[in-house]
Amino acid sequence: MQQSKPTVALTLGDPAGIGPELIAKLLGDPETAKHANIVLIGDPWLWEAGQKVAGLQVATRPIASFAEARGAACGMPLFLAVDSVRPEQVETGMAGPAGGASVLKILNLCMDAVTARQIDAICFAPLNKHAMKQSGMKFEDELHHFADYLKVDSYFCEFNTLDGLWTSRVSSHIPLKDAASYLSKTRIEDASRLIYDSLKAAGVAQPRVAVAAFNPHGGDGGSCGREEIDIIGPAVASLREQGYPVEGPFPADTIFIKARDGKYDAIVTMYHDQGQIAIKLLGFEKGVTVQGGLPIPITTPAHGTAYDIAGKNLANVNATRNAFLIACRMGESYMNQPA
Ligand SMILES: NC(=O)C1=CN([C@@H]2O[C@H](COP(=O)(O)OP(=O)(O)OC[C@H]3O[C@@H](n4cnc5c(N)ncnc54)[C@H](O)[C@@H]3O)[C@@H](O)[C@H]2O)C=CC1
Ligand SMILES: NCC(=O)COP(=O)(O)O
Repeated sequence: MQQSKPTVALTLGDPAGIGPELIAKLLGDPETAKHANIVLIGDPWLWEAGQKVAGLQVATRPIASFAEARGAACGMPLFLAVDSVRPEQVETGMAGPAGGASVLKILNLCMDAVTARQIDAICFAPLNKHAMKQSGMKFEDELHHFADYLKVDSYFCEFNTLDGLWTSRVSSHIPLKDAASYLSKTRIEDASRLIYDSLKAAGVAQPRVAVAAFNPHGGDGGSCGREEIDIIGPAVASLREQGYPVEGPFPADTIFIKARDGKYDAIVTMYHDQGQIAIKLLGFEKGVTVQGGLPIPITTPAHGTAYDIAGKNLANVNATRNAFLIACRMGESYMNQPA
């Protein structure tokens, strides 16, 4: 039977953060279930707690495993109960190893299910990298965990997106003092090709990609740093020789203004905050992170666990809704790819 809607897993995220209440808000909107066959996966007590904070009761239909998800599609969110963390192990607003372990367990189950074609995409509510590291995650972030779990050996990096503007990254969750050491011609070319090819695959006929500089004022002719002359410029030239019409390097403090005004579809950023400060200022309540370079679709809101407001029903659900909608679009495309 031809499926019309993708099957998308939603997770509650870090149990001490705003994830459970965000998912309650998302699923409390009757429009949400029109976009996908939704499988909410999580601990029943945590889902109850999220609904309580949000002041909502959301009807769901229980399933016993992801294998039942497609057959059970009924227009109402499905609920796959797992036992990943106990209430007494969680203190709202505090990172803890039990919360980190719960997130990893649930995301691994979701990745297995997408790989087995039982579901088509994953949208996870915010997790906490510190909690995950406390639980033993040996990587700098979840994306490196995903890539290891899925045996990815090509370039991967977070994409951030807001209103049609995308970013990719040459480095991400590393100490800022190390960012310069991550700049290499290879990584810049990889991050540029990945975003260009991904936009093309998503239907942008001629992606307009700008590459950001690293130093103030693009190094000011070499008087304020040489990375643009020695590394980034040669990477851009090499990309152009390969047929990728990327431009740059451009001073990072102004390139986002041009992109905001419609001149570019994507910016290749040299380190985390170079892109994230700009994107979050352009629309904190809208931004989405897509886990770029993975074989399966995974999205999440660009904001985090917001421990300072967790449990207070203050969290804005818009970015989570956008992350879910992008997961639906990516899931639809994944669903229609041959296995
Ligand atoms: N989607 C994900 O899984 C993400 C996870 N993180 C993780 O979250 C943790 C905390 O990161 P922070 O840098 O503190 O950023 P954060 O985004 O959690 O919080 C920064 C500030 O924004 C506010 N805020 C965040 N989301 C909000 C929302 N939906 N509505 C209203 N206010 C909101 C918070 O209250 C806080 O004052 C870290 O461990 C980080 O790695 C960060 C970004 C994305
Ligand atoms: N968990 C996704 C994530 O962390 C994306 O946000 P950012 O830390 O890369 O800004």
